[in-house]
Amino acid sequence: EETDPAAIVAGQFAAGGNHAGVRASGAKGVCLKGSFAPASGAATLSKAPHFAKEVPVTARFSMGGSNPKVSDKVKPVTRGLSVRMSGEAGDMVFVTISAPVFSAKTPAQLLEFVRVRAPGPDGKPDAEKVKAFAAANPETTRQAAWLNARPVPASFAGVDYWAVHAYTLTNAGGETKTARLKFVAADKAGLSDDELKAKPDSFYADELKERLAKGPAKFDLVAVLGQPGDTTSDPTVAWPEDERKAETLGTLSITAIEPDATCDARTFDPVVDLPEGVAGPSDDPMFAIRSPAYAVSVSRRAN
Ligand code: HEM
Repeated sequence: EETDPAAIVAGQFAAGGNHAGVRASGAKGVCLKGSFAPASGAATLSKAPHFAKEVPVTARFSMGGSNPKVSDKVKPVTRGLSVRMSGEAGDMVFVTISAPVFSAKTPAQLLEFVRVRAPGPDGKPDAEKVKAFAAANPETTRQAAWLNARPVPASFAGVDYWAVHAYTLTNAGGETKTARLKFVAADKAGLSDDELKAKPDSFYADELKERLAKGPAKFDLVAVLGQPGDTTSDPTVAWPEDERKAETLGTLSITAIEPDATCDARTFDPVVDLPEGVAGPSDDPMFAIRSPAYAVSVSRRAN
């Protein structure tokens, strides 16, 4: 049976406390602008016009979940980076997170994942239910385990972001390659436990302002190339990146903070907004459903 994207979105809102006027995920965030400059070799992998010449970018950093008051200090929450690269014939959008894996491999599993996290009368989810779900669905624990094994990023610009799904890149000659894409931070930095303790609950927005006053925050967009046997259908499984060839497709420069209204007017849709030369996976059930789910969230936060 097909899982209703609206049911997932309702579950996402409920898990974060049903706040009004915010996103179902990435509720707390900062809107940005910048540019993307392709690397000279990018066109050998993809014919997307965005890999042929520099283009303007609208972007947004965010904290995962629908709670706009979530602390920047929480470890097992993904940081998000959404990127819209403008193009004359259409945009190229990537909506990425600070982990190489997602927390569910099917929409039905994601629905249960968010439902068991609905707060009870005490404002907290039922710990026993969460535990039982994790035990029965071990692949849903990989993302939090990955985040818990690493320090809290010192900055939204201090951590790498993965598009998670396996994309197919097609060049002008019709050659195709399967790749997982990631934005690799030029200035990676994590906080020690003592540094973290000294921080207020919200420090990312101020840190970003100070950083951008000195110069752009940069990320390389890197394509990790797949080999036969690498899964294209399961976003809870990471590829062995260290054993794979990687190509840099270009450099994202975040230059300034942009009014929230620029990012709130529409959604970053990673499914619909892709040019020829870059395609999402057809066999990953988590990919296509993102488009209707994001649309439900937009309609709800606009009301
Ligand atoms: C690899 C998988 C996924 C990644 C990396 C991801 C990442 C993100 C990020 C970073 C945002 C914040 C967007 C912004 O700044 O505007 C977001 C928003 C959202 N995500 Fe996902 N997501 C994934 C899969 C899904 C799935 C499968 C669903 C539901 C079926 C979903 C539902 C949503 C919704 C409803 C929003 C709010 C959109 C809006 O209001 O504009 N996501 N996601």
